[in-house]
Amino acid sequence: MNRQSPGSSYRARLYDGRKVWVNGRDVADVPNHPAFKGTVDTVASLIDLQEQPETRDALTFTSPATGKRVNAAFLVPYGKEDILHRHEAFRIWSDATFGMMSRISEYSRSLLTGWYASRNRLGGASDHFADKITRYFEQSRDLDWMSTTAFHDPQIDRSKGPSDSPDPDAYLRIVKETSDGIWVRGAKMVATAAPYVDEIFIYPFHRRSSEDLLYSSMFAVSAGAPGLHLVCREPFASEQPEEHPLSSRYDEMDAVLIFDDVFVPWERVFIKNDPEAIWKMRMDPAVVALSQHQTVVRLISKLEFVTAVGHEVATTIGVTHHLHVQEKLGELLVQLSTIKSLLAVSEELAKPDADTGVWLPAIEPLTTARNLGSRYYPRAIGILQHICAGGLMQTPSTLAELDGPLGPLLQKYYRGASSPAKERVRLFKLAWDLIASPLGSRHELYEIFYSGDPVRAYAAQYLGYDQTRLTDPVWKLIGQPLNEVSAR
Ligand SMILES: Cc1cc2nc3c(=O)[nH]c(=O)nc-3n(C[C@H](O)[C@H](O)[C@H](O)COP(=O)(O)OP(=O)(O)OC[C@H]3O[C@@H](n4cnc5c(N)ncnc54)[C@H](O)[C@@H]3O)c2cc1C
Repeated sequence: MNRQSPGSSYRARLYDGRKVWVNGRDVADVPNHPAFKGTVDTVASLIDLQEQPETRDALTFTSPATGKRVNAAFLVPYGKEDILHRHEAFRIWSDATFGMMSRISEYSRSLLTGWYASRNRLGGASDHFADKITRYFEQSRDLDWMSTTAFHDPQIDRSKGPSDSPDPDAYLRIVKETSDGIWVRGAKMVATAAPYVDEIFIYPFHRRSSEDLLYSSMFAVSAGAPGLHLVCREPFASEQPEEHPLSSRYDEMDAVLIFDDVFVPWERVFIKNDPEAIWKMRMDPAVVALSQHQTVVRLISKLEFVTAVGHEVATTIGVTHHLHVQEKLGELLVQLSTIKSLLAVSEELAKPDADTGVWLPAIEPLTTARNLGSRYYPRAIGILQHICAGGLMQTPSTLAELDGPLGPLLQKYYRGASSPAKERVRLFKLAWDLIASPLGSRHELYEIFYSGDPVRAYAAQYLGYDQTRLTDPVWKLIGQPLNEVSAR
């Protein structure tokens, strides 16, 4: 009997009765719907790489429970080599999608691995966090569950918190408890990839006060849970890979989740009504280090891609001799090199967590890289716009026109400095998809916001820094007699 490939069994799992809403309709066949087909095909092919001889060892490790190979995002690092193994696995999937698929589960799997690694110091007073997370982690790992996150409240009125909102259902909360579990009502945003994952992790991202106790729980919900509606934004997916090489393959989709009274069994309720336990979990070093490590590896793939496109465009239209174009391409390389260096430093400075013995990459360089990414990416896209300029408009509506009635004229006027028209047009269609298509614009927004509000992220880096490292020498100088020199 033929065994299903892991990518095929992933596809089969998407027929679980999930309520995916697109253009006002409930999509029953997610893998074959035009809004999702290209992306599901991409995800399935990434999953299949786990079994291919060239990539299998890098992408997987042996599950201690089953003896089977499982995804390396679930590898708990007990040495630097494990951190590098995780890095290589992230790199392979990120490079395969040019960093354009940011929620192919390694991020949420890394969060889960962090919760598992720190299970004995996390959780509320009576939630049995360690036992529940252990079982959930092992299931996710051994069944290869794909997952995503939905942390934020719908953007209704940010001047009010949950407890002073006039509508108690505007924020996600528990409305009923039974001996089997909880019933939740409310909404969460933005869940990238929700239509085609198995599982979604839910908890509040920002610190809640004790007044918001009832809005402070952490649980996992299946994407197909009855009562859960996955309401998609307008699809950006294209069915024309030649015209839209990125939108046809990598539209991750973003959804708002509406919980119209959804049942969650106790087994999946990791923290209940406990804002401080949630915050401790959010700030846990293993959770932060392992998840940010993945995001920085992915960012490198994407910046490499942008740099490559910038270089190819500049060469194709013969502008690389201009000093300012060289300076802009140089800036892209400076970005890339900075992020790569920060990642390397974080791995070089990796050490075991004092409580758990789990090895973690250093957090400060990762946080710095992630914060830089929210400013680097929009700047990188701006640089591409400046280099491409009006050439982005010098593309016929379809590639086929190059062979149509106007073919000879288009071949003449749409060619590059030393490349034929077909090559130049293909490259500029790719650049358009990256820079300015709906997918491209969404990516710019994503890089600014995916990891939280950048304003608060920068402020948090400032507030979390031990300022005395900087200020002590300054005060020493002020209090020091003239001409006296001391080591810092
Ligand atoms: C494309 C995309 C994909 C995403 N995917 C995911 C995902 O998969 N999972 C997930 O959980 N989240 C996801 N997010 C959500 C993302 O984490 C949030 O967008 C981000 O944290 C900002 O929150 P917000 O959108 O609610 O903005 P808001 O918090 O509403 O902010 C709006 C504006 O008000 C300002 N502001 C609001 N409150 C404050 C405050 N207290 N202090 C200072 N300034 C304030 C902000 O600076 C900003 O300028 C995604 C977002 C995008 C854009």
